[in-house]
Amino acid sequence: MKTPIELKILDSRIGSEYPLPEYATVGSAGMDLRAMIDTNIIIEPGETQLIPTGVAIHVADPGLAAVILPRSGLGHKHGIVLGNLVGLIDSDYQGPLMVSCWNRGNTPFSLDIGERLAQLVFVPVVQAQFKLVDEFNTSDRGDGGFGHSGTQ
Ligand SMILES: O=c1ccn([C@H]2C[C@H](O)[C@@H](COP(=O)(O)OP(=O)(O)OP(=O)(O)O)O2)c(=O)[nH]1
Ligand SMILES: [Mg+2]
Repeated sequence: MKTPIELKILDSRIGSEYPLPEYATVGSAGMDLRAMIDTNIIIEPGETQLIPTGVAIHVADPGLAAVILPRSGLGHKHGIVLGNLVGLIDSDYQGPLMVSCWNRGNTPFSLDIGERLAQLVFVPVVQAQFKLVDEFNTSDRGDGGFGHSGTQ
């Protein structure tokens, strides 16, 4: 049973020339987002461009969020990842879904109109409320961190 999420089409090419974001297979975790740009563009090595996806979503439920993640093929083969590493879409955000597209590679990348450049994953969220304490109940780890347990 899929969770209904409100979506607004901001670019009329979505839903006509290009499909709405969709799961490619029954087991897909992410829906690919498309570059709804006016012309094909080149993203130079080291450059970051904010790319519209042509849609807005309203997650609405504070117990959910969406994250924008890179596509592994683009990231691994072409160095096309996200300028913010991961995009977090708040449940109360209603603006256009944008992808910060970073060419961390060494060669110019041609981004074509309608190209699938990142993916959208819905995730559960727990909102915490801090409870102030003077001391924690001691755990096995204590304050050890940042590699203190070694690598083997
Ligand atoms: O890759 C992204 C990341 C964020 N957003 C939108 C949705 C998100 O809810 C909003 C704010 O993102 P975030 O909280 O990560 O950015 P901020 O720099 O803290 O901005 P703000 O002060 O608006 O919260 O921007 C995107 O469209 N794409
Ligand atoms: Mg914020």
